[in-house]
Amino acid sequence: MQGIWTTEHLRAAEARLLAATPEGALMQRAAFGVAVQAADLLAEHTGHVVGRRVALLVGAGNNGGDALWAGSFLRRRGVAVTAVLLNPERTHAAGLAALRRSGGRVITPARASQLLESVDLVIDGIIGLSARGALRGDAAALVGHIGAPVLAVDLPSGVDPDTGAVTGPAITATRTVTFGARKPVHVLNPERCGEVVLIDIGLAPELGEPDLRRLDGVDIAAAWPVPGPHDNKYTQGVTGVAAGSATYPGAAVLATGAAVLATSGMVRYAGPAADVVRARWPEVIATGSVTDAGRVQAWVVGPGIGTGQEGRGVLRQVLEAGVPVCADADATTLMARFPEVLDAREPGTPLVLTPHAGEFARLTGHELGHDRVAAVREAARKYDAVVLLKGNTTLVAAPDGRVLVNVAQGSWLATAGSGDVLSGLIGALLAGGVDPWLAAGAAAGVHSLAADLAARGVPVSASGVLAAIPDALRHLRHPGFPRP
Ligand SMILES: NC(=O)C1=CN([C@@H]2O[C@H](COP(=O)(O)OP(=O)(O)OC[C@H]3O[C@@H](n4cnc5c(N)ncnc54)[C@H](O)[C@@H]3O)[C@@H](O)[C@H]2O)[C@@H](O)CC1
Ligand SMILES: [K+]
Repeated sequence: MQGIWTTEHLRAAEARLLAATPEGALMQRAAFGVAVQAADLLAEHTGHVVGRRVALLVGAGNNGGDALWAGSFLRRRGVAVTAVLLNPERTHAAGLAALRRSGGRVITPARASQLLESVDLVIDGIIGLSARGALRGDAAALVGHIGAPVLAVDLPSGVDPDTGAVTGPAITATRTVTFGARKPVHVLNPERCGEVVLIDIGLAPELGEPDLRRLDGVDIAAAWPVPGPHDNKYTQGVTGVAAGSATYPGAAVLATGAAVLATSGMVRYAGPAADVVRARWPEVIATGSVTDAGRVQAWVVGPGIGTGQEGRGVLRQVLEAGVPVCADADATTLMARFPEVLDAREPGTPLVLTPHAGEFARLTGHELGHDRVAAVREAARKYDAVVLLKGNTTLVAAPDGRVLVNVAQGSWLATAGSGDVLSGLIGALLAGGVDPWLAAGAAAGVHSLAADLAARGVPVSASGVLAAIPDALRHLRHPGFPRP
């Protein structure tokens, strides 16, 4: 599991490390890492390092200091380096002296636009961990002149370190070099960060519990239920799916199919699409209603059940069953419209809600805002439920405040029916007895991997994602988790 720490926690950890390290040593480690990555980008984009031209955008603090020291290291490799000082009175003195000693040039922002249009690489040392808000002044004006790949120091300047929000001019990086620990911006706004490279500066022993976590392939594989020699179809957990309608049976077919492919436990379907489901998935025990369905160890409810009285009745019945529930799509809307339906839930019974941004706003009564992590954490606490907020970066919050992040490689999951597949996966894991927070996070990981495998660079339907679930699980159960 990868940890991600907010600036507040990093500052405290860095202060402890700084106190135990010779002055300037941490910056040198960080800057050396920046220089190595800069040389790598130059070689990748231009074929050479010697004789190439690099511009440093240097702000008022240590982020600018990192860039200046990195510039001095690049000079030793024969790179022509020019620093643009955005706040000359507050430039990092030792870094500037090092750059000058190495033969680097220094110019004012007024003369920088032409330089930025002609160099081979720009190093963004404008702001780092102390960033507040979008870029201002000269920095804001110069962003539009950048024509080369950008290597961001610690994070792309102008993007909020803790929320990833962009509220005005900001850098878009080709690659970001960060130090000691990943910060929220790196997972909450991957488009702005580009590829993220983590440099070890010795911070690990100082870091406490992470604020956000990301599951590795091995974590997902370890969480996924595997039958043992004494298991039978019942012992692995029976998943119930209450989804779809006679007019719209698709949601039922997709959610049920995902549950069928996720684990080797049994799947029951309850609802008006029983005939269609049976025809597509002969291994499913399909009945017309939740009352007739028989015992299950978890329910998936919502996709395609409608938002009227009938759907409300189904949701109530499922919540009353006293087993873990994954409530998706129409179930979320029903909870927003008829909050009293939640009274049917036995306190303490696991509940997983899976809203997208619109459903989240309906459910909570307010728009998401810039701080998605805070919003999803608050909703999880309020509903005493695991809340999975869908998006290119999917967040999964537990009622106790733990948050998992799943970053999709592509955006192919933005297609009709893909949410139904996700809810089926979560339901199967809940039935298999997996912790609900981990179940939602692991399901999100397999879902996005299945989409990448199925898409391979071209659009894919939800049925295609569904069909790629076995492939995704196969990938995960092999060491190394090779990505498509
Ligand atoms: N503390 C440590 O242990 C280490 C810190 N390092 C570097 O130090 C950075 C943090 O440095 P600092 O705390 O000095 O601060 P920054 O360099 O992040 O910011 C400098 C100054 O920029 C100004 N600023 C804030 N928002 C702005 C905006 N929107 N537009 C323009 N200016 C703005 C503020 O006055 C702030 O003090 C890290 O990101 C990293 O790059 C590294 O050298 C590694 C070690
Ligand atoms: K930066």
